[in-house]
Amino acid sequence: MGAGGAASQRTQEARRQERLLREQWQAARRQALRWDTVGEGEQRVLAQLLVLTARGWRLLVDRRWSRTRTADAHMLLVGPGGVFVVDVTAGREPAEGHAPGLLAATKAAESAVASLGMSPVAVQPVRVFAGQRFDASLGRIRLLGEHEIGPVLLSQRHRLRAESVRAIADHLERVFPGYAGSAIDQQPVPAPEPHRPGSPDGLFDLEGLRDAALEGARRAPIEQWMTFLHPDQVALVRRNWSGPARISGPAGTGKTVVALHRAAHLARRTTGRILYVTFANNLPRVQSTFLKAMAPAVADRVDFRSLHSWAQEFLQDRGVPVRLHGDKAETAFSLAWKNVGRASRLAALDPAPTYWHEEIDYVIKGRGLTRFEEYAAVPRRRRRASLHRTHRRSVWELYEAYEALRGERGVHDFNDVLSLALAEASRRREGPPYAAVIVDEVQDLTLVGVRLLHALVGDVPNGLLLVGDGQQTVYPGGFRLTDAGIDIRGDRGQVLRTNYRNSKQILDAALTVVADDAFEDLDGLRTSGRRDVDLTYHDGDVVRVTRPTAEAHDRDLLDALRSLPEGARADTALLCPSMRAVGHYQRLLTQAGIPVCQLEHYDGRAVDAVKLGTYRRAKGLEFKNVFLPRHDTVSGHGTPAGTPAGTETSETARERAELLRSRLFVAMTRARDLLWLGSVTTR
Ligand SMILES: Nc1ncnc2c1ncn2[C@@H]1O[C@H](COP(=O)(O)OP(=O)(O)OP(=O)(O)O)[C@@H](O)[C@H]1O
Repeated sequence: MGAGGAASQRTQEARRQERLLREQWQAARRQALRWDTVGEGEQRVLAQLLVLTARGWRLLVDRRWSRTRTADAHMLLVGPGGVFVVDVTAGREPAEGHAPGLLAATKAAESAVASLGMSPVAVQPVRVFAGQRFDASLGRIRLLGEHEIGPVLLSQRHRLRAESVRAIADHLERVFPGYAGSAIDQQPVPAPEPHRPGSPDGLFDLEGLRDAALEGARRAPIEQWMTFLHPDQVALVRRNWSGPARISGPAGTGKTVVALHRAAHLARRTTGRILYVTFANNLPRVQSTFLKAMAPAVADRVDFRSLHSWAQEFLQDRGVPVRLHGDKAETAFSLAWKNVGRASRLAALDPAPTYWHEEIDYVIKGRGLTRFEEYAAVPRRRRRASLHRTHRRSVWELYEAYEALRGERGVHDFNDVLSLALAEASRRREGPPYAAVIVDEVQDLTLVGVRLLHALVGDVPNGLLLVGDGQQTVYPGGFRLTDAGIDIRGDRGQVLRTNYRNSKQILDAALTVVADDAFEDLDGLRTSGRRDVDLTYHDGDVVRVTRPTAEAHDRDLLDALRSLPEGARADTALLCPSMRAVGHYQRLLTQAGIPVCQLEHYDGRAVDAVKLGTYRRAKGLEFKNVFLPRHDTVSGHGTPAGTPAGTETSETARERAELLRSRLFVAMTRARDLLWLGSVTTR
């Protein structure tokens, strides 16, 4: 269809909508007149809401808020846009919030729908001001004028299907029965009278309603998980925790989903800001996109940040000078290795300077150690090389040489940024005013990083929530939460066990890779690599392709990508173990005319391009189709990533292979329905 044809069809649809609305409005006006206990303004508001009932909404007026005495609101509205607890007033917009009755009614409604698995993000309090025009928010309450209420509700993104609207409204009707003899009973809007030109519509804005109805229909419905969760997950979202809490669980068990709903829930319950932090740079963009879709009203009070970018900004705001310079710091380490490390006993344990650089990054600086005696005694979690005191002395000398050379150059490394921020946060406890801090993928952080985030909120109730899974550690080293002074007790430590993402075939393939890698989680518990997980049934495929040459392998990969159904690229990722491999596949796909979107630039919105990035960059994400070319070799090391534990000889090589298997496991568990595993074997 040409653009002109589409435009004229839109105009026709708009006219039809307007005619229909006018008829529905007049019928609703007559029905609202029966609500004779209120003034004319309130009747007009009611009439507008009755119009919605002709468009798939259910209106429950004059409820008995049986569960709580303080609850008080005029009506409940349930429709495609969610559940709205509505209060109508003839007054003006209040300067300060004094709506405890409305908030208590909202809480009661949230509790009532929680048993159906509905998240509190889908329940919203609204106060409508008869005879007024405005659109504002006061805390979590949306304040709307008589003109705005209809259009705002109609243009909400659709989150409930017709059958859910029915089921939820029926349930709410049972939980909060109407007073006998309510002035307005739920009944269909009566048949309309023909429109008489020039008849007054009062403040009713037909055009606004018409546009909103069209807008609501045009915008795609939001994902199911943005409204409905398992009732156990909803309970976690709404829980009151007396101090820091932790949610753990294997890959794909809904940890991030719960964390996002909780962020929205906390943002509504407080007037402060919520900080939602991850280690990776790309995840905050994606998570922010999701939150904006599921809880737009509070999205601007949740700061999605990567830890280092947040810490740098925090230091800048506090006037603390930082000179982060990764390359110069790297050069300082190379020199230190040349001057001090290479000839030391460390080279005999592992001649690759990387291992010792990691020792400094993750064990010494990552844990904030400043004295040799501390380092000499520290348990080096997840580090395989057994270091005697003399070895540790050599590492410490290397560390001191590095620090001296770094200092000479006047630069900081990434660990320094976090240590400076921790010192600053501990020194001055004023601001930033976070009501809560949520840390996703907490296992990726260093001990100093976790201490820093803890310092922002301390142990206040509902202040700190740590979300993560030790099995998905993709960086060396590790720590226990108790090392950070965080005490998670009783019901403040929760484990999710149902995998909602991966098909059984995919999860089995992924678990095989790490089956022999028992790991220690952040709570210090040793856990087997092959964990028990409940699966939600859905079908999926693992496709294994083995070819004798890299060229034949890549040809098969391109064929498989080309044969994806129309539109599937938007939900497809190609993941690689190294940046070098990413470069190779970027060129290959581009030459083949397959559009590519680097994971660095992906923000969670659908784009018709294959997402391309490293295994590490894919942390926390998921895709319908995941392609892992040459998944069983890792360029640069020549170390097989898919081989079982124990086949490597040196301790450091075993540790490296284990970490590579963890990364591969993370990459494999990103796949929902299709996992393509490519290999090249010359035999
Ligand atoms: N109650 C639920 N019903 C249906 N799907 C759900 C439910 N909870 C979560 N999901 C879906 O499960 C998938 C995994 O969720 P999520 O990304 O939150 O898991 P995760 O535990 O954070 O995973 P990972 O640790 O692997 O990053 C998502 O597609 C999410 O929409």
